[in-house]
Amino acid sequence: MRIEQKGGAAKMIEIEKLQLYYGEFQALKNIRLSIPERSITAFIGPSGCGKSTLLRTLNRMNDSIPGVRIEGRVELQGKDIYSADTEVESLRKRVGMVFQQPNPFPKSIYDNVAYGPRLHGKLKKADLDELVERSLRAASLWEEVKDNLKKSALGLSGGQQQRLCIARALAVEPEVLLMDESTSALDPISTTKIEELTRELSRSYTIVMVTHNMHQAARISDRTVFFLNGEVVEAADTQMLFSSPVDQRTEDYISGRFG
Ligand SMILES: Nc1ncnc2c1ncn2[C@@H]1O[C@H](COP(=O)(O)OP(=O)(O)OP(=O)(O)O)[C@@H](O)[C@H]1O
Repeated sequence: MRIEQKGGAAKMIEIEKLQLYYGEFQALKNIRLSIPERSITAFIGPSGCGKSTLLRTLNRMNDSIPGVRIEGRVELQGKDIYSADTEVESLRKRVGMVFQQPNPFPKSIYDNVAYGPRLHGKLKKADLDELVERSLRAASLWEEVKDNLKKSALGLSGGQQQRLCIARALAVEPEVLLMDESTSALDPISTTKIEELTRELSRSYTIVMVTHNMHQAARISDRTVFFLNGEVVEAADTQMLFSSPVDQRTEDYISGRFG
């Protein structure tokens, strides 16, 4: 097993001896992994290997699933997010998430982006206006929607809706953005836009993405983690992992022999 750390990059997330059980079934086995800040880390591997489960542990989205048991540590900037004094709501403010299907609220474009800040008590109209614009600009959507902010978000195309969901996530000013197959429901042009946007965002945010598409991981991520049967087989700089994998199972997977 190769677990290489990018030289010098500060760690944002540190996972130590993580085990996750759904009832009797162990879905994650002894995961040890560092995620560097301001970069893109991609999780790849065949269906059912635990990618989404691990992603969800990073903002405690598994907490609400009955029968889930977790052992080990997940540290965000050195603090265990599973400790008793962690407030899940403030954790989720720091670690935002974008899902596979764009899921805007049935509200206006403006209200979608303002939703999180309002929830967290930012209510002054001028501040909100500024934050909504900044978030939409950061999500590369502002120019397309600036004259229609009061219109329903449901009238946007799928790709625009996904960028709106990214703007909504950015509006609460997170440090980490989790992306679970966030382009798999989109057409190729929208996918390219989101990939370019993700690269741009990785200059300011730590991004962890799950993808079924290993070409996407190779194209845009800085680091890639290959999973199999709930274990990390290999984690390395993306270029290294795809050009000279150390583990035979990684080589078999990236050369399309299974999965
Ligand atoms: N809520 C749940 N209850 C019980 N088992 C679950 C639950 N969610 C996932 N699992 C099981 O845990 C394992 C890992 O699932 P997970 O969704 O994390 O894999 P994945 O690698 O993201 O798969 P995919 O690429 O198909 O989305 C699978 O065997 C799955 O059946």
